[in-house]
Amino acid sequence: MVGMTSPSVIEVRNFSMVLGGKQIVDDLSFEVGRGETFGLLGSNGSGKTTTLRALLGIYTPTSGELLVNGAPFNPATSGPLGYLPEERGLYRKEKVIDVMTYFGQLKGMARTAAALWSMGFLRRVGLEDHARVRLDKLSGGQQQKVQVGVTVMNNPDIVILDEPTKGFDPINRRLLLDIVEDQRRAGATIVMVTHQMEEVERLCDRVLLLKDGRAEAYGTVEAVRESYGGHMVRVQYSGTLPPPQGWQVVTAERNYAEFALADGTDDQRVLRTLMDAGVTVHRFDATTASMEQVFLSIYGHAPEEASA
Ligand SMILES: Nc1ncnc2c1ncn2[C@@H]1O[C@H](COP(=O)(O)OP(=O)(O)OP(=O)(O)O)[C@@H](O)[C@H]1O
Repeated sequence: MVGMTSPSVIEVRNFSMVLGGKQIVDDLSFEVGRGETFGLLGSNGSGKTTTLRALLGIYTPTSGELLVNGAPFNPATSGPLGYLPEERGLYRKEKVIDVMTYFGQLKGMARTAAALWSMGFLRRVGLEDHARVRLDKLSGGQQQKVQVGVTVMNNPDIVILDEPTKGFDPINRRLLLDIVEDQRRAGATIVMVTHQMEEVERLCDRVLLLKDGRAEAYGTVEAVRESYGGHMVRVQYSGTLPPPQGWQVVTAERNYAEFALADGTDDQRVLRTLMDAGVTVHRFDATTASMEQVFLSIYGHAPEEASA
């Protein structure tokens, strides 16, 4: 994991945004280090897309600073950056391979190299038979794959993804995450908005959770899990559980239970208490709450993708 000692590629300082007379983002500050994968999370309407748009100069901030490599974003000088916006859409009347090759050239690739790379990408995502098909003849998910391809073409140093796996089935979601993971291995700094907490756990080093335009939680995935979800234990057992002593029962099924531990209760004490009460423990896992549980505890509901 890359810590905060690495130089920041992205710096957001005291960013506020008012749109249509409404305070959308309120005094937000965060940094993303080089090579880090950063998750921008939050419920619908909490200001994630607005923050990305302001970062990329699509919106002018009401106040504060948003810097890419030390200066406000400028496509000519900020270095290679790939952006998958929330609103999808390429040149819909052109053929897939022509659109991809065109974008590759815009990103500095030679025409043949861009075409070759595009064919390789289309093969990887199962669209090799669609290379010469017009984009508007593709399904929404297929078009999204092409757009992800365009975003990561020529391995940009910074990759910004607004809900990259939105609407995908689990197999295609995994395929897309593998592609993001390749970018990260190649050294890219990645900022992603997602409502998929298992993606966050798989990919993100640090996260920021936005609530009503303010930072509710900010830090490494482990630290956020620990401070918002606390410690948990999962027990597989036979016998009768004693009354809770320093824990709260979160889940109790036949022979399986999950406890949220109160501050100051350590897992070894829970194990001893169970054994002293004559419970036979078959399996005992000490863990921290999942990001899904953290999300639930902050927002009071499970994460939901933005509507199309
Ligand atoms: N141009 C605009 N004018 C007025 N309000 C806007 C504008 N753009 C966005 N908003 C409002 O700002 C709020 C935040 O929107 P934003 O798209 O940043 O949320 P989000 O966190 O990305 O949500 P989602 O998860 O649904 O994509 C919403 O209430 C939205 O309606």
